[in-house]
Order: sequence, then structure tokens, then C-alpha cells
Amino acid sequence: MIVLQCAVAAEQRQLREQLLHPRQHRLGSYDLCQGTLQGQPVALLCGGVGKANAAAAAALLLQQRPRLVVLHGCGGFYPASGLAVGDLAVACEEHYGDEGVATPQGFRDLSQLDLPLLRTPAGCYYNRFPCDPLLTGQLAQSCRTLARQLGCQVGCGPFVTVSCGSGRDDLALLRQQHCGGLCENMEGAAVAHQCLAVGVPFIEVRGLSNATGNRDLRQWDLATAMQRAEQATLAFLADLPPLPQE
Ligand SMILES: O=C(O)c1cccc(C(=O)CC[C@H]2O[C@@H](n3cnc4c(=O)[nH]cnc43)[C@H](O)[C@@H]2O)c1
Repeated sequence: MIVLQCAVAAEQRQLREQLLHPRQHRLGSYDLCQGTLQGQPVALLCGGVGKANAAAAAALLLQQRPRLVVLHGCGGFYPASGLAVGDLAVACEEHYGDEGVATPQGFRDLSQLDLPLLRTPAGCYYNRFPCDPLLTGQLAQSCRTLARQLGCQVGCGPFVTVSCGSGRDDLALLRQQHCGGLCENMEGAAVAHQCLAVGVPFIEVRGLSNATGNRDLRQWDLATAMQRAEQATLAFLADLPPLPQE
């Protein structure tokens, strides 16, 4: 089974509509919708906004040993990303953007503080959590094909997960520079972290709803961004070969 996780119900509307053989379950405090999309067995999980919600939801689903977790939704793009509202972004890794300490000399992240968030036999993880490289490549390829049809761009690079959105130019610039960030969101690093902790592959795609930096809600397009992330998820599933045992 593949888990398709998002933050809010509006981010999974199309996926729910297209789900074949839908079955509704209650898992902990979540309404889980299972079925088939593009021939793949999936579970649709709406985990809530923010790192704590996203991690709690992912941790519960990971107990069922899914084949893969795909996080999808909307996000903000950083100034030097070259991206625009309506474009797609694929994560190669996720950064916890505000875990660390703000000092008079600037932001110090957890590696500079020697405070790992996760210890595995392969090593310690601080602010940065990788996405599955092979599946990320496949996701980016599916997105490029889709983007040609939609007339939009695709970026692939580091994502930054924050508690406090970058609604100011200086903050957006700082986070972009510190993490080399392409896209900002509020859940990704927490889900990537949970997946890495139990060895389940993780990938992430976001439709870009807004620019980070000085906040101007008139320029936001949440609906298009959410829809495009769902379309990208469907395109990825359609291109994905089924697992031998499924
Ligand atoms: O009103 C605001 O200034 C504001 C700032 C950040 C996010 C929101 C939302 O309503 C969306 C939260 C939701 O969407 C993701 N998201 C979308 N754009 C961003 C962003 O620029 N920075 C961080 N998160 C963003 C996020 O993952 C949440 O799930 C409103």
C-alpha cells in the first residue's frame, strides 16, 4: 500500500473522487480512505497542518508498513527558485528550517549545536532529511510530462519546513540562503523524519500557491496549487510499476 498524505481535506479532493473500491476506516483519530488509484493500492491520509500533526499521523500509518509515503499539497517558493504560482516542486531533501538557535551572530542549526534529531546505524540526522533518490527521480519525470501539458514549470531541490511561514522578505532570503531552499511548507521534514526512522521511502510534491517574502494574499492561488499537486501524484502513480507482491 502507498500512503498519500496531505495536510488539509481540500488537498485530497480529486484523489478521493477518483478512488476506486473506496473503503473508509477509522485509525486512531484519523478517517482513512483506502482504495485503488491508477491501479495502485493507496491510503489517503489527511494528517493536519504543521509538523506535530504531520509526524503523529505519519507515525501511525507507518505501523502498517506501507511501500511508500507520498506527501502532497501546496507550498511557497523562495525568491531565487525561478518558480511561480501554479508551478510544481519536487523535494530532493527536507530541512527543518527553524530548529536551532538564533544568536547575535546569526542562526545556528542543530548540527552546529551537535543536537541530532535522529540516530540510525547509518549515522545522525540533524536538520536535513533525504527523500528516496530513485522514486524522487521518477516523480520529477512524471511531473515534467504533466507540466508540459499544463504549461507550467517543475523545480526539484531542497524543501524547508517551518513553524513560522516566511511572510517577510528578509526571512525568506535567510532561509533560502541557509538551506539552499526551493520551496517552503509546514509538514515535510517531520514526515521525512518519521519515514527515515523506520526505513520507509518518502517523496514529496507540492503545487506552488504563493511566493514567500512580503505577504500579499492577493497573489496566492491555493486551489490551483492543491489541484496540481494531486494531478502530479496521480501521474506518478500511473507511471509507477506495481510491486511484484501487490
Ligand atoms: O496567511 C499566511 O501568511 C500563510 C502563511 C503560510 C501558510 C498559510 C496557509 O494558509 C497554508 C498552510 C498550508 O500550506 C502550506 N504552505 C503554503 N504556502 C506556504 C508558505 O509559504 N510557507 C509555509 N507553508 C506553506 C503549508 O504546508 C500548510 O500545510 C498562510
